[in-house]
Amino acid sequence: MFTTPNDEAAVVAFREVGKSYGTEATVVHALRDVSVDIRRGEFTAIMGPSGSGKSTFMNVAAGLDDVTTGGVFLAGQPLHAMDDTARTILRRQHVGFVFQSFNLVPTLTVAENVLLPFELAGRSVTPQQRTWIDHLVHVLGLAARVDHKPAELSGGQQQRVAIARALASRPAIIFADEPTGNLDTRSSSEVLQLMRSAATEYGQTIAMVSHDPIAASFADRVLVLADGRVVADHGRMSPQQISQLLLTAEGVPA
Ligand SMILES: Nc1ncnc2c1ncn2[C@@H]1O[C@H](COP(=O)(O)OP(=O)(O)OP(=O)(O)O)[C@@H](O)[C@H]1O
Repeated sequence: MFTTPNDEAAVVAFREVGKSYGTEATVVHALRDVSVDIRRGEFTAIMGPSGSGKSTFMNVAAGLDDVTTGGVFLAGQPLHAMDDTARTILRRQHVGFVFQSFNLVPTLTVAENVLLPFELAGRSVTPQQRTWIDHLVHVLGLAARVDHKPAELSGGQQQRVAIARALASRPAIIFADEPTGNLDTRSSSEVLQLMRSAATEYGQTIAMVSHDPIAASFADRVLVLADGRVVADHGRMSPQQISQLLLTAEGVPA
C-alpha cells in the first residue's frame, strides 16, 4: 500500500496517518492525514496545545497504539500491518522510553534498572555493551549511585537513570514524554543537555513531546501539532520563536 521508506534516513515514517477514537456519534480525530518522517540522528520536539494529538502521535510511532488509516513504519518495518505481539518485539528491539514520571522500578538498584531492557528482551549484555553502559553511567554522573534504589535519588538523578536505561541498548529511537515535567529548572537543563549530547555525540535519534518552549529549544527540529495535524515544521529555534509559533498554532480552529 505504501512504499517502504528509507529507514537509513527515517527511523519513523508516518504516511497519511489517521487515528480516531470512539464511535461514529462520538468520534474524536486525534490524528488527521499526518505524513512526516522522524529523521535519523535528529532530536525532534513534538509540541502543540493540549488535545492536539501529541501523545497519540507518540503512541502510534512507538507501536503502542494502532492507526485507524494510513501507515507507520518503525525502523523500516510496517507497524500498521503487524499484530500486537510483533509490534511489542519490534519495540523492544528498537525503542527506548523516557517518561515524565521516570518509571524506574523502585525495588531495583540503579544498575539493575539500567539493565532492565536487556532482561525484558531476554538478551545478555555483551562485553562491548558493558563498556558502553559503564561509560554512560560515568558520563551521566551516576557512578557513585549504581547500588542505590531510585527513592534514594533526586528527581534529576532518577531521570538520568531513565536516560541511561534508554540509551543502554542503543535503540533506533528514544521517545521522551515531557521528560522534564517533574524537574526543577537546573535539573531540567541538565537532562535536556544530556539528550542534546546524545543526539550530537552518539547520533541518537530522539523524539520528545513537550509543552515547554525552553525544552524544545534544545531540539534540532520543532514539529507543532494542532487538531491532529502537523501545522509547523521548523529547524532549531529559540524559546521566544517557539512561544510565538505555539501562539499561532493555538489559533488553528478545531
Ligand atoms: N483513549 C482515548 N479515547 C478517546 N479519546 C481519546 C483517547 N486518547 C486521546 N483521545 C482524544 O484525542 C485527542 C488527542 O489526544 P492526545 O492525548 O493525543 O493529545 P495531547 O496533545 O497529547 O494532549 P495533552 O497535551 O493534554 O496531553 C484529544 O481530543 C483526546 O481527548
